[in-house]
Amino acid sequence: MAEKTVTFVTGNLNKLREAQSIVSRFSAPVALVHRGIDLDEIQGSVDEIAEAKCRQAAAIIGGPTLIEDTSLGFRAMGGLPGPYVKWFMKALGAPQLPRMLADFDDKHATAMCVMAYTEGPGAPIHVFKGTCDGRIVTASGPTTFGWDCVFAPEGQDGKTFAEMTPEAKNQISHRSKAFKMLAAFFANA
Ligand SMILES: O=c1nc[nH]c2c1ncn2[C@H]1C[C@H](O)[C@@H](COP(=O)(O)OP(=O)(O)OP(=O)(O)O)O1
Ligand SMILES: [Mg+2]
Repeated sequence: MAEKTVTFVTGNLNKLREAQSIVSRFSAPVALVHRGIDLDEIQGSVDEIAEAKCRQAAAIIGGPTLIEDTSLGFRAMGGLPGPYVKWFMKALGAPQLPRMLADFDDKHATAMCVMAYTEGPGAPIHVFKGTCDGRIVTASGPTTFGWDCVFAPEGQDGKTFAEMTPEAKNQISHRSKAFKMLAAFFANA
């Protein structure tokens, strides 16, 4: 099978690093090329947001294009901030996010990677969603990547993503699950 080259458009180099590592373990021969373009993020459902990013990116790239939009939803807040978590992090800083749930007993949160792929401008957009359930905890570990320091995924003895090795995070993360769906899509295409 010939290697497929896909342009991954993201302004986030931490996402890129994880994506490269996940894809390098694929059995399907996929090569990611990076373009750092800041895409518009509309208000809407997570599908609508990802589809709009993908459409805009594909118009610029003119070939196979991949984007993703990551959300973090708090159950106690009906799924907010969800796709808007980036703006809360910008305003508060990740270590302050737990204060949003200070008055709630329910600390459950769902991380979701909404990936959108198209063969090119005008071609159908395929959406793949990977989720990872966990809890919002007091910040622990390096503050390198987004809200990793306050998200403790289920089944990891309370460790935050930031306290896990990159390999351990990639085993169970929302992002790796979405990439597995993309790999299955390529394998069947
Ligand atoms: O695995 C993750 N672990 C911790 N934090 C994460 C993760 N993945 C995204 N994040 C952060 C980055 C941004 O503050 C927000 C998602 O927003 P999101 O629009 O998807 O990311 P972004 O604007 O940084 O990059 P992009 O150019 O791909 O849109 O959550
Ligand atoms: Mg973004």
